[in-house]
Amino acid sequence: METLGRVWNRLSIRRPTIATPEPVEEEDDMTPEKTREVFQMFNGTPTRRKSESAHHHRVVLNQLQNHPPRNATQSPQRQPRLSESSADVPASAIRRNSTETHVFGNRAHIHRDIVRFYACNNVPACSNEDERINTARRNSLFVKRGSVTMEPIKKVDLEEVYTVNKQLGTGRFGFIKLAEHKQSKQRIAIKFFPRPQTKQADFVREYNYSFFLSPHQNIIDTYEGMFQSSDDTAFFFVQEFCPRASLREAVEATNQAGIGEVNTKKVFAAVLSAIEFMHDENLVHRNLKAENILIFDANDYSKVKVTDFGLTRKVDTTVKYLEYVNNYHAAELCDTVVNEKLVVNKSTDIWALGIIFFYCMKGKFPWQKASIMCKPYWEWEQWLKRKNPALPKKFNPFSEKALKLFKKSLTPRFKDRWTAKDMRKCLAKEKLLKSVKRPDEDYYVMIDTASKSRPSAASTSGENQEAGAPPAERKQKSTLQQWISTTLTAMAEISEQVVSARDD
Ligand SMILES: Nc1ncnc2c1ncn2[C@@H]1O[C@H](COP(=O)(O)OP(=O)(O)OP(=O)(O)O)[C@@H](O)[C@H]1O
Repeated sequence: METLGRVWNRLSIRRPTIATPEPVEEEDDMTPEKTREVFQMFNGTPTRRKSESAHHHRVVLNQLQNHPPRNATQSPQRQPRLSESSADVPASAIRRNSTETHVFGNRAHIHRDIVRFYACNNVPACSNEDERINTARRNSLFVKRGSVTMEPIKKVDLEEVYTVNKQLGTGRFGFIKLAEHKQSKQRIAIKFFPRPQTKQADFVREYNYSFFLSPHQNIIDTYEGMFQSSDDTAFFFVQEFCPRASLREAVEATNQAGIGEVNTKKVFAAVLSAIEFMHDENLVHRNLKAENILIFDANDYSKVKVTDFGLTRKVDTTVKYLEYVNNYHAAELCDTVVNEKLVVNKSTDIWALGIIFFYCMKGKFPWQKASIMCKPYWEWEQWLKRKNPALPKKFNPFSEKALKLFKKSLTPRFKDRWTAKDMRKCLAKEKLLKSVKRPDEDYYVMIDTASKSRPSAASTSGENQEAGAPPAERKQKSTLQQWISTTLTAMAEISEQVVSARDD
């Protein structure tokens, strides 16, 4: 599993430090101050990481001991360097290299592809070659982000540069279209933000986050450059195209069966790696849902990426709550009224991940809305608060460890929620489903034991009479008891609320 540190080391990029911006409110117009804030998000001096110096120490030690540096030789699939052979550079990088005027692949991006190419092939991160690449990378966007001047939004005649094809998806803020870059014949996805509905600050912010996060292998690749259509109808930026489906489509295709434990684990290994990376950078995605997880391969979930950074914000930013409520929203968001101020917190992503986990495993959502007005959620909360000992039936197939994951993600007490790292550890190690039992196995075992050990009592005691009752009858009785107890608790809570409202 890839941790943030390893990702940055693997990419051999000196990690940029993001300066803490003043809180940005979502509603505000693009004032000069706000423009500065957007760009200051990426401000900072690159820092040398501990692990980097550790690597250099290891190299020196190895040399002293007459051993070659570990990661220079350990991989049998080590690829030659660029200087050795350019034939092994990915086709896309060569294609981009062939033109300086490429709209979505200028020099900085070529370098980024090369960095990634090397990173993927375990090439050591301490050569002059890599230093040169790092310099190009750092000189490209991160360093400019310290500037108060705005990166220009270039006007582009869409029809001249791209053949725009079918729509891939729509969202609240815009739409995504499949297109082909005419010159390179490369298929790409263009994310459009219609004007004048879209504020420039929102567009710039989403582009910046998308581009900044791109180097992670489980985050959609966003190509460098902010654009505007020549007829002024939309802003847009360009991303890699996902030829398959979103996780939503993949789960829907299972006809409410879910994608299974093995595939869920693969999806989560990727998604949690991306979210851990974001959280380590103090960024919260805030819009995690199955539609925003893209599956790149047909069957085996080996390439999964997170997309849509339109709502991404820094931790502790104050935002106004503008959202409609969806299945993925945490309890605290469902209780919020429109325009109420909220402080951005990583725990909202953790809740959404708990929901996505359930959705992957069961093929449906645990509830429509995390509010006590929604019975399935209310039942979960009652169980969680130990007000009702009966676990809601839909959670029955899950193992104890999986239940712990739910308890630590779908809890209204957001301070009790796990981190992405805790989730990753649990999902990587633990079995998620109970072992399958024969239907009514318990029933037969109970009768058997009762009749063997206490033959005379079996016919008289109430307990054993119940045990001897047919399963359907027992089930009906326990459902009725459960219903009575939950109704009584609800009535007690409502009357408490009425009394306190009257007192107020
Ligand atoms: N690079 C891509 N390749 C293929 N399909 C994509 C790509 N990016 C997005 N999509 C599809 O388009 C849909 C909408 O994209 P996206 O979530 O980025 O838009 P949005 O306007 O930000 O949506 P939201 O309402 O969630 O904020 C996604 O659910 C996905 O199915």
